[in-house]
Amino acid sequence: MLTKMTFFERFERDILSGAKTITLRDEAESHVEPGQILPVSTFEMDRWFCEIQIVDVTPVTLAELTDVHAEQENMTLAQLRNVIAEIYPGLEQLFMIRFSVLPQ
Ligand SMILES: CC(=O)Nc1ccn([C@H]2C[C@H](O)[C@@H](CO)O2)c(=O)n1
Repeated sequence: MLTKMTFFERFERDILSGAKTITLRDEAESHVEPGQILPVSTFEMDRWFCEIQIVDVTPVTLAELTDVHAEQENMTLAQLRNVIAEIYPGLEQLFMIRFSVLPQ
């Protein structure tokens, strides 16, 4: 089970504002459970910036991604597909992790 989660710095503002409420991860980063509270830090500098509570975890394939997923990422679907292709080239099976940011 994961005990922390990292995000690229460029997503910090969207996470803290509540504009980004999901993240799509590979299987290795999908091992979180509903209700679990995790510290969140930046991937680049490992700088803590909030705590999140996991709402749920749902398998989703790249082909199944829709505008709803993109909206939850605060992106267009084209942007989301590009981000996924950069981070997880060639990966089809993803896991959608829904979360809420805990008050600091
Ligand atoms: C190490 C690593 O993979 N870190 C990640 C993975 C994904 N994200 C963000 C990028 C997109 O908004 C979604 C979809 O993958 O999650 C991230 O910030 N850091």
